[in-house]
Amino acid sequence: MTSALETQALGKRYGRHWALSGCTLDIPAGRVAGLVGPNGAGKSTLLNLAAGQLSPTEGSLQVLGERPAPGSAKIGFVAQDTPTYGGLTVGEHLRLGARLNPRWDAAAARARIERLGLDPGQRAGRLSGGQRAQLALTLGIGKRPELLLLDEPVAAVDPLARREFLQGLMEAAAEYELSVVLSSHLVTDLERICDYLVVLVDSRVRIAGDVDDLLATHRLLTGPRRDPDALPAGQQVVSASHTDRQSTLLVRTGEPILDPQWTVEPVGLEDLVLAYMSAPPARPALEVLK
Ligand SMILES: Nc1ncnc2c1ncn2[C@@H]1O[C@H](COP(=O)(O)OP(=O)(O)OP(=O)(O)O)[C@@H](O)[C@H]1O
Repeated sequence: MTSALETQALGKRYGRHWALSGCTLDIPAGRVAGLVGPNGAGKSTLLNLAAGQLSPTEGSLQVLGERPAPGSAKIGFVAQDTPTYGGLTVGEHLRLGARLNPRWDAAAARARIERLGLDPGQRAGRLSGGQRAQLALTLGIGKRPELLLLDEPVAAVDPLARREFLQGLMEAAAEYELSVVLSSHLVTDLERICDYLVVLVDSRVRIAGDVDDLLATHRLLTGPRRDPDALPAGQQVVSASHTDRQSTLLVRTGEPILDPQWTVEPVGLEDLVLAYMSAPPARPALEVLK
């Protein structure tokens, strides 16, 4: 099956600063992938490269099996801050969408605007943040892309508007069999909608994989204080914290934990993301899960 986004040693440098480096990923098509990481990690850079808005400094990427080109009909891109034209009305945005996109689905876009209760005569500049995000999503979906890229589309909207936005996104993904790559700081949102996860930190991929596989191969161990380096081979310590008498380790392993001294618990997605975000970059074997 064609990948939605495949990168090999992809890097982007601004001057002397690498915004993204050594990025090797393979996000399968048909997934809703979450891209998470702290400010400045390189999320927007990766999405802009995937949308064909930026060119790589090194390495290569393919989107839906092709080199991405700006304006590709197969790719919808909702850039950061859900850009709309403040002076244009909702209806004018839809007409612009029809003019610019060969596969524009006018009926679906109109129906979505009606369902949302947006007034076609209202200027986008007068819409609330949530409504503007919904308009930008409608433009992204109306294009009928195969891959929809969204850069922190709901960062500035309230929890209810966020839920409605994500609901709309999930419905569109299911109805049109869309692949989605969405960046967000809100892990609880990603947990609700994503089945694939990429954690980016300091311009590098820390971990990527199917959410179910990630959760199945990570465990939280609590027990008597222990040197993390003394764990059996095959148990990779992602993060560790200690009190005088107790150690708490988040480990990655494909094997059951047999040591009776450990209390073993499953890991939630938020704990997993936070562990990888705070793990020192030098830790070995942080890579893409096959
Ligand atoms: N046009 C640019 N010129 C110079 N440096 C840039 C440019 N765009 C991004 N950068 C730098 O590249 C790095 C990655 O930026 P990027 O916007 O991709 O991160 P991000 O993960 O999307 O951050 P945020 O969560 O804050 O949006 C940052 O250090 C940023 O300052």
